Amino acid sequence: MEYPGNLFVVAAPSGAGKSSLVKALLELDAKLSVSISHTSRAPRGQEQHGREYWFISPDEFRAKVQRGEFFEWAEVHGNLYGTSRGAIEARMIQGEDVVLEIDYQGALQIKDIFPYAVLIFILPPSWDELQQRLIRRGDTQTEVIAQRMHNARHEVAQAQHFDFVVINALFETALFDLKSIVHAQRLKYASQRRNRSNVFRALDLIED
Ligand SMILES: Nc1nc2c(ncn2[C@@H]2O[C@H](COP(=O)(O)OP(=O)(O)O)[C@@H](O)[C@H]2O)c(=O)[nH]1
Ligand SMILES: Nc1ncnc2c1ncn2[C@@H]1O[C@H](COP(=O)(O)OP(=O)(O)O)[C@@H](O)[C@H]1O
Repeated sequence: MEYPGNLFVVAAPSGAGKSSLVKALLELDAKLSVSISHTSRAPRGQEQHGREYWFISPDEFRAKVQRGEFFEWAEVHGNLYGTSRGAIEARMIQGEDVVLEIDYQGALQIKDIFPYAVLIFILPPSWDELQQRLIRRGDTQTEVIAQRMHNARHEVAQAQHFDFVVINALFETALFDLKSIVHAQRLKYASQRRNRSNVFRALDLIED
């Protein structure tokens, strides 16, 4: 399946900094918009329904899965998360560039559906820094932090399946790397489309 807009997928272990980086990237790039996922987990801290997530019950989530409403969905840290068709299809058809902030399971599902999607994995600089960021963030309970740190080891091993890996040590450097990847993909995709239309023009000329 192919749409005119670019599709960027950002995945990372919890606490690596993907939400902060995507938020900063969106503030710098008016052509990018972010997909709002559905989740069965409860809101954290100041999170609002319809801003960070569409917060729904596990039963509602499973009913949506049954109705085929998700492009992708996964169980992550014991909660359900998914990208609905409604969240991104219209914008991609209009040629908007969309960013998905999802886990590695969802990223691989998206790549299967949209091979041109650009998968970007955000790595923390160290396990200790990852744990410190989760603690400093302050909205995740101690036992949940232990679960996420445990899951992080398997998640980091999935980085090998991604198109790009960005180490989020210094925030500004990681943000620059993200911007560069988005810019390079736009240039590549635009030239690929131009090249395709040039080939069709050449074929027209041959038939004249
Ligand atoms: N597959 C999938 N994963 C998602 C989606 N939305 C969020 N996630 C992932 O679920 C995990 C937990 O997200 P969250 O509960 O917001 O915690 P955080 O990682 O600490 O910010 C993260 O890896 C997210 O990338 C989604 O729509 N689909
Ligand atoms: N490069 C960085 N250096 C230090 N702290 C960071 C950096 N990037 C993000 N953080 C902080 O780490 C915490 C986790 O970041 P967040 O974006 O919520 O991660 P994720 O969305 O991957 O769970 C937040 O408090 C954020 O401000």
